[in-house]
Formats: sequence, C-alpha cells, structure tokens
Amino acid sequence: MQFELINVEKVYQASEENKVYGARNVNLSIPEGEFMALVGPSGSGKTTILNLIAGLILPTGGVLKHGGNDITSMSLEERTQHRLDYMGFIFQDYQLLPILTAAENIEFPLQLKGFSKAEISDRVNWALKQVGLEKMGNRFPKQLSGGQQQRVSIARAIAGKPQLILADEPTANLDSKTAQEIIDLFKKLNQDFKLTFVFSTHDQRLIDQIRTVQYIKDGQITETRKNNV
Ligand SMILES: Nc1ncnc2c1ncn2[C@@H]1O[C@H](COP(=O)(O)OP(=O)(O)OP(=O)(O)O)[C@@H](O)[C@H]1O
Repeated sequence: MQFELINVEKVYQASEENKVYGARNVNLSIPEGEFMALVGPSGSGKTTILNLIAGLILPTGGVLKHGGNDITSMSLEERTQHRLDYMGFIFQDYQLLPILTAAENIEFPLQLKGFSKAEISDRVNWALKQVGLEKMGNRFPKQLSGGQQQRVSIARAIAGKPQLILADEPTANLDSKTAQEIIDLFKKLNQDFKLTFVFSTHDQRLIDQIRTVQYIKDGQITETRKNNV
C-alpha cells in the first residue's frame, strides 16, 4: 500500500499574525519499496513532512492517505495504532533507553504491540542479526559506539516488521565512514525486505546513492531527482 500526501499544508500559528508554513502544497507518493530522501536546509520543513507522514501531526490542509485509508480522518487512537502497525522510527540521537540493554531496547516496542514472549525473543534475535549485532544484545548503549547504537535503533525499528521506516537525520551524528555503513544497511533492508525508507539528510555525499531525492525549501518540494540505483 502506498503512502500519499495530496496538497498537504501545515501552518504553525506562532501567534495571531505570525504564521509559519512548515509544509505547503506538498504532493508526495511513496510506493512500497521506495528509497527516498528529503534534502534541504535547516528549517526547510523536513521534520514537518516526516511527522505528517507518521500522523504525529495533522495537516492544516490537504489529505494524507495510506492505501485507501485517509489518515487525517482517523481518531488519535486509530492513528497511534496505525503507526504501531505500519511504521518504524530512527532518530539522529538514537533515543535508546540507557538503563536497558540493546536487546531490551528492541523488546520494548514489541511488548507494546502485545507479542508473546517467544515471538519477542525470535524477533529480537532476527533484528540483531539483520544489523550485525547478534553478539551484542547484552550490552548497554554506553558500551556501544555511535554507529552500533544507531544499529540497535534500526533493529528496534525493524523488529515490528513495519512497512515504512521514517528517519530524521539518521547519520548526522556519525563520521562519514559510519554514515556510509548505515546507508548501506538501509539499502540492504530495502532490497531484502522491500522495506520502504523515507529519511531526511543534510549529507551531500549520500545523495547520489538514493533512488528518489526530494529537495525541500520553505516547506515546498522544489525539485525531485531520480537516481538509477
Ligand atoms: N511547533 C512549531 N511551532 C511553530 N513553528 C514551527 C514548529 N515546528 C516547526 N516550525 C517551523 O516550521 C519550519 C520547518 O521546520 P522543520 O523542523 O520541519 O524543518 P527542518 O527542515 O526539519 O529543520 P532542521 O534541519 O533544522 O531539523 C521552520 O520555520 C520552523 O521554525
């Protein structure tokens, strides 16, 4: 099922006379298996668009769809459930809980989804293997490098077997070699499982490797570039 943003607008009302367009006339189709980056300067609206796709914020205009379903007309509970069912999230600062081991960090959202103990254990082992950390499940975040912590957060995002991964600047805190390894891992997951990726980046070195690049400025898509990868 594809995600679609149709004429989406998000106005932040800082005050009566101070309106900020976080997104304006955004039209985006995200088919299953897409590998898409949102690229633009700070404040251009990348996070806003990711949050709109996630249903974390609602547009002030336009429609957001997944398959035939209109996400904008769902209740808060339905949107939360929809997000749990279909999406995984990766953040710039990993957002791992420091008091939990790598494996426990991956388990946590699976418990929210109500899986059995055996299913959780299978999924954690599967996810750790996918990210090449099968021997590090017992380590705490502070015992892992930045790249390894980001791998744990990727494992956490994929363990629920989502359709779409949303990632806000996932390589911004990493050196260029580690950033490349993380993008290689995204590509592998995209190819092996037809997992859809939409992520924001500032990193010019990564852009040529991304199938669809959406350039964002002042909340608008100014250019779409397709790379043959
Ligand atoms: N909650 C909010 N209230 C008011 N304005 C906001 C809010 N969130 C974002 N904005 C504004 O909307 C615009 C887009 O912000 P957004 O965070 O989406 O950009 P970004 O491209 O992700 O930036 P960065 O690369 O710095 O994270 C900016 O002008 C920002 O100041």
